[in-house]
Amino acid sequence: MSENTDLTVPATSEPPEIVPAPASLVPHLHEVAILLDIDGTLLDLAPTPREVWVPPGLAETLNLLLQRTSGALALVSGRSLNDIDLIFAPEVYPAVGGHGAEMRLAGGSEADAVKAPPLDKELKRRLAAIARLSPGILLEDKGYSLALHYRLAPQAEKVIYEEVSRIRAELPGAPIEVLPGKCVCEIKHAGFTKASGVRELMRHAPFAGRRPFFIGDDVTDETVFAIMPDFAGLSFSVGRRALGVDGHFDAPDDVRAFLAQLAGSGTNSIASR
Ligand SMILES: O=P(O)(O)OC[C@H]1O[C@H](O[C@H]2O[C@H](CO)[C@@H](O)[C@H](O)[C@H]2O)[C@H](O)[C@@H](O)[C@@H]1O
Repeated sequence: MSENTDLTVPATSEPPEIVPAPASLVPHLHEVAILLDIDGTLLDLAPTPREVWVPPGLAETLNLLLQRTSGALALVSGRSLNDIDLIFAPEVYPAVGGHGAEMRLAGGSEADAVKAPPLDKELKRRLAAIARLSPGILLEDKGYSLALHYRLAPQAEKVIYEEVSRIRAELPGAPIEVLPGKCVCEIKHAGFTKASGVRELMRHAPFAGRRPFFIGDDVTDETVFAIMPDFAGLSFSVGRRALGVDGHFDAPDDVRAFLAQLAGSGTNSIASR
């Protein structure tokens, strides 16, 4: 990609090999909103959800970017806000959690919106029984959704999806949907996605009126890639070259280095280095 100080870099079907240096990407931090997926983007993937690790320096980078964007940085995750806070403790960041089920506009405040009621108890009980079909299947209960993780039991993928389909077929009118992720099958209420969460976030200060750039790695992040043009924003995929994105990172390590460079630009304007 050539040097470009305009955020509206045209989307191409072939994402560029490298992400432009921050200075050529973002003209002014006070004009942008930085939206970041967590697992597989900010953090390296781990064998189980509890084993993720926040590397040294990342919180400092995020705090600097928060400061320099006047608070317009948010984590956009499939994890619940509660889980996000435990991972990044003692830091508390603005966030869209639970694939759009929850939203918090400012760190340190309560959730500003919770879109989803708890998943029906009996349904959860039936879905949870799937874990008994193979050792290594892990359950993650987010209240409004239930995730069945099979990273430690990859052979169980087929049976998990078959069983989930069977249970769903018995509940034809239930307002639920199945969300596939990385070695995870999540059953959640229909009607909200990461994209709906980001749209809601972008309606409020300090995000409203800014140009977002979003970095994400998973299938669930594609809903956000798709809406970035609506905000004259940019999207970047991690680990794979997603179609329609403006750039690509090989691994979370590269995302962290990019953000550290952005945070360390030393001025509020990073148009020139
Ligand atoms: O939207 P994200 O922030 O990327 O969250 C997506 C899911 O992340 C977690 O699961 C994934 O990461 C785990 C730790 O690396 C890994 O063990 C698992 O296989 C991945 O699916 C989290 O547990 C889920 O709730 C999130 O939806």
